Amino acid sequence: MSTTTILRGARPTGGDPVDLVLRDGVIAEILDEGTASHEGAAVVDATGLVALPGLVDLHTHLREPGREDAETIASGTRAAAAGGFTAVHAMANTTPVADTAGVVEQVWRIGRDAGWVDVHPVGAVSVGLDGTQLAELGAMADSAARVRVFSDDGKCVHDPILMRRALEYVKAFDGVVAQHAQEPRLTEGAQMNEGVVSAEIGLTGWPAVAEEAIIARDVLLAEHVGSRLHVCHLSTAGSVDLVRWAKKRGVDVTAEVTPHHLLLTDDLARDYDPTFKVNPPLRTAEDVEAVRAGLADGTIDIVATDHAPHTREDKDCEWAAAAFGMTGLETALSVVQATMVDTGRMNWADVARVLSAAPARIGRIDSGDRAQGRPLAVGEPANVVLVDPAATRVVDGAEQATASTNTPFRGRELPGRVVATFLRGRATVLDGSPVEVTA
Ligand SMILES: NC(=O)N[C@@H](CC(=O)O)C(=O)O
Ligand SMILES: [Zn+2]
Ligand SMILES: [Zn+2]
Repeated sequence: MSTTTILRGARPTGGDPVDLVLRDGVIAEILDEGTASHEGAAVVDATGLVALPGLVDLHTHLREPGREDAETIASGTRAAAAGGFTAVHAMANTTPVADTAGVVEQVWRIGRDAGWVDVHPVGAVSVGLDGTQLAELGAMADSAARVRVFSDDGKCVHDPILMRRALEYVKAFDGVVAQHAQEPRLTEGAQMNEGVVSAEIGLTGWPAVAEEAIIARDVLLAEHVGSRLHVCHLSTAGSVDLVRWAKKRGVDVTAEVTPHHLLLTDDLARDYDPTFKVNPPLRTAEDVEAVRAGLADGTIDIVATDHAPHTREDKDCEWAAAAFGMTGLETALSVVQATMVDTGRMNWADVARVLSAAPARIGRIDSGDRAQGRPLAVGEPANVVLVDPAATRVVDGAEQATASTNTPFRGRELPGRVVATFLRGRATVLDGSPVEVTA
């Protein structure tokens, strides 16, 4: 079997077309367009396609162990590859919770054996996500899974002393605490964004201040202990202001926004369709504008999917009873193109930064022989995604690779299509379809 693949005429991060030669897992050569030729090489016609470094998601829910009816590590990572990803961070809110070296090693191993993307487990901050007792962060960091990102995502680490201890503890191994910023007392019974729409349709509101109060507290705590803080799925204009302020002050804080918060607003709740029920909730048009501006100016470091698959039983019910969350792996790149590239706010090099280099850096997976988020340069790992920016498609939840169908983009026309994905030179997606792994 050939280990050489030529991506003919690809445009690295949107630049001039070249031939990218992938050999033995690395980018072996970058040659003038049409000049690469190797006996027995597989040639992919990449004319007109943009080549980006393989995408890295800092925030994915794979549901295994425990809720394999919604997603498995295999189905979720296959969806990730289809979306152009070569690495994902798997959130800890599984059953059992990923709060021990044993569970994170299990997730890491199943991910490796599935072979679609590199799976980096996130470790829980507290035992059982119960917010009281610190989990064995050191043992998870030292395990085969080499955990560097810790989060109780789904729940907020609301106890300030627990948050302080976690921030202090992760310094020992250059880890980061990724906070789901939600003041629990201000969001009891909350169903959607608190505002004009919630008042009109009579659903209990989740006020912006519940997110902002925790972010304000946490950036001050991170500054106090000199540690690294990451803010998950930031969603309000006020949160952008706070992170901008903290960065200016020199606090070591990074922040993510989801594709759905870049595109959708709380108006979508008017029909009580629980597809649009998510935590944090969809906000207002002013918030959408603020997160786009924050992403464009670097206040928000990355886009992370918060891919949150749920079964039909958990979503096809009345709004109040439905689970929070929406899928996102297979639409993320298209939504970023629609909201940031096609609007002229970012170029493809910026996309490579917010969807690959920066998340890899935050997760500390940007070095070593399995390095992710590296530039498309000779000698770097051949993690590459080919995108057709001129293509458009109407999203159809049923035909996606994820095991769940709760996409909020169903029926929407989105630009861009992932044509191929390569993980260390091996095609995981070709002609837009996942390539089944053969052992
Ligand atoms: N985003 C969501 O609405 N749900 C997530 C949890 C989370 O990210 O907070 C889930 O696990 O379903
Ligand atoms: Zn969350
Ligand atoms: Zn999440």
